[in-house]
Amino acid sequence: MGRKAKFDETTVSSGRGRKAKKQGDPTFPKGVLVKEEKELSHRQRQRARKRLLKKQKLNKLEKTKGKKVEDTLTEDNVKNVTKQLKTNKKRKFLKKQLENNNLSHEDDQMQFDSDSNKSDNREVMRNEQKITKKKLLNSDTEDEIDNYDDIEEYEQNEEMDNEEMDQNEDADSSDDDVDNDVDLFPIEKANKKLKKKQEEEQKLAEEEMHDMTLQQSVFTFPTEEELAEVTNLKDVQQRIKDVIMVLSDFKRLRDVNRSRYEYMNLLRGDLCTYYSYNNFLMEKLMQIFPLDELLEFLEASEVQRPMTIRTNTLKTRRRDLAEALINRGVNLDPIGKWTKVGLVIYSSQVPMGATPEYLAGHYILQGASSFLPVMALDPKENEKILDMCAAPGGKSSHIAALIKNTGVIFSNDVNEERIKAVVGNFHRLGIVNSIICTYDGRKLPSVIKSFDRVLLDAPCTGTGVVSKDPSVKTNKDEVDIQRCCTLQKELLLAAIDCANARSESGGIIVYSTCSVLPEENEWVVDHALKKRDVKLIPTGLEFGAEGFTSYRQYRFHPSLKLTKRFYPHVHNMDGFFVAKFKKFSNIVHKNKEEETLN
Ligand SMILES: C[S@@+](CC[C@H](N)C(=O)[O-])C[C@H]1O[C@@H](n2cnc3c(N)ncnc32)[C@H](O)[C@@H]1O
Repeated sequence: MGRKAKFDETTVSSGRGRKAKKQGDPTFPKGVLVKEEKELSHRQRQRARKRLLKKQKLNKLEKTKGKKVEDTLTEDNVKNVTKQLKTNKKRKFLKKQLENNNLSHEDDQMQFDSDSNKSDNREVMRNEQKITKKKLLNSDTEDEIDNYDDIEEYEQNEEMDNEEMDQNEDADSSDDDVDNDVDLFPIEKANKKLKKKQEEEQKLAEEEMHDMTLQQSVFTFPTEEELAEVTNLKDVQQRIKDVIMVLSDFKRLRDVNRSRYEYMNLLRGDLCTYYSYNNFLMEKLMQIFPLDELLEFLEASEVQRPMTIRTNTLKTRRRDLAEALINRGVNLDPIGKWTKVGLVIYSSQVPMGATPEYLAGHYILQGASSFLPVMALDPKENEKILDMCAAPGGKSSHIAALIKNTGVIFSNDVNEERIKAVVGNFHRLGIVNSIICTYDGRKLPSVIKSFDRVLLDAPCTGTGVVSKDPSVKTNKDEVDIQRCCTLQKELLLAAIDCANARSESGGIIVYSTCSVLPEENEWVVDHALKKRDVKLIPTGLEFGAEGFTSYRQYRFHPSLKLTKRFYPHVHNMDGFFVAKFKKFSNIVHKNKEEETLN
């Protein structure tokens, strides 16, 4: 196991420190303010002049660069600077007083305090300074109010002012450093001391930062023996973070003796261990998602999507249904603006598959992503529609509701067991415009054609619904993908052949899967574009990521970007893919015919 980088930032607790809580408001010794307002000493005025001369020199330099210099060495300016110095001194004094007040209580304790406590105390000091300044604002004379007019601005500028003063003082220090300290007020001395302390702290913080950066770059690649050791999941998780960090800045953070390939292998192994995937599927996912997004996808796939239901508008309205369910103690909300029939169920005191409303067919339990292909199909009343792979009938029943039980729906599924669920659902939901059949979809064009619209919600690997069926993580391999994608290509060509290009209202085919693998999505669609007279058109879905036009070494038709991808980590719904075709010719070209079904 390699050394671990610490990427987490130290959390600094906010709020008052334990000691600070005991402290009352800071007080000011009487007369100090008055003393501060006395005329400056001769020595101080000399220093002010010196600084002004220095500033003038600088200004002159700037002037040569085209900048306007406004300051001139007049008696007025000297007075202004002197006044400014007095104001600054007063500010500094107040600040120092406040700090001293706190420091005197904290002094002993501070030495042993942790960093976070120090930050706490500083925070408290700052807050108390503010409160006190506010108090001062309320009680001070007009003159003083002017001085503290803009406390916020002051706080921001103070650092800069101090720096400027420091620079000036540093410059002065060469000639009068020794008698400077003698000349200083006690508060100025204390202020100097505090500044020194602050500088030391700053230096320490910088060193700490530097150490952390070094630590980050010293993740050492584990040896064979270390890898063979049984590691706990926490260590694996840490190593995943470490390796992703190294890969994100490979040039700088890598071990020069290790290749990117080795790091990727290490990462894949750890991801498989941590999320319980097989190597094959993890490899596929690593090819689809950038590493940071991959983690989000894997995390989201561990979490169940929210339960959603679709109102059966053949029997009720969503508002009425929601009211009835709320009365039964169901906590719900509309899914989103994009659907007028969906409700998300947060909690329920009754099983959602056994309420009187469910049994009466007022709704169906359906994942939000399953609404999308039917919305893309956009069926119209009185049309002839084919749902090629329909069981258990969720999407077929949605189509029936949209066309208000008019026209006709052929709900087909090769699986005779599963088709029984379609019959049951249609009875419950009150669907009366359907013909239920059990053909192999690939053979359907030889049985019936000329549909206005065809939906092919194809059988797939289910890599988009891992949270529903975690077995997908381990039981899919290359052969499964190949088998699926071959079947999908054949079914899609058959679906296109079943559609009527001359339909007045349609000639539309929608292809969908609950897989995120390009092999089952863009690849299949691209294949159909080459084999049939169809083109991709916008799905009409207002959200979703664009389909891929390239994937690894493969290049797809540019119109593939009209297809839509949906992800659990982005859209909080199952992973899904939707493509919408328009068929513009019923001709199956001879050379293309060889590619179709026998
Ligand atoms: C993703 S499910 C369909 C879900 C359905 N559209 C719904 O919304 O309830 C895929 C279906 O395709 C069916 N299927 C698999 N191979 C088929 C084939 N060659 N012809 C027709 N249906 C097939 C499966 O039995 C399965 O029910």
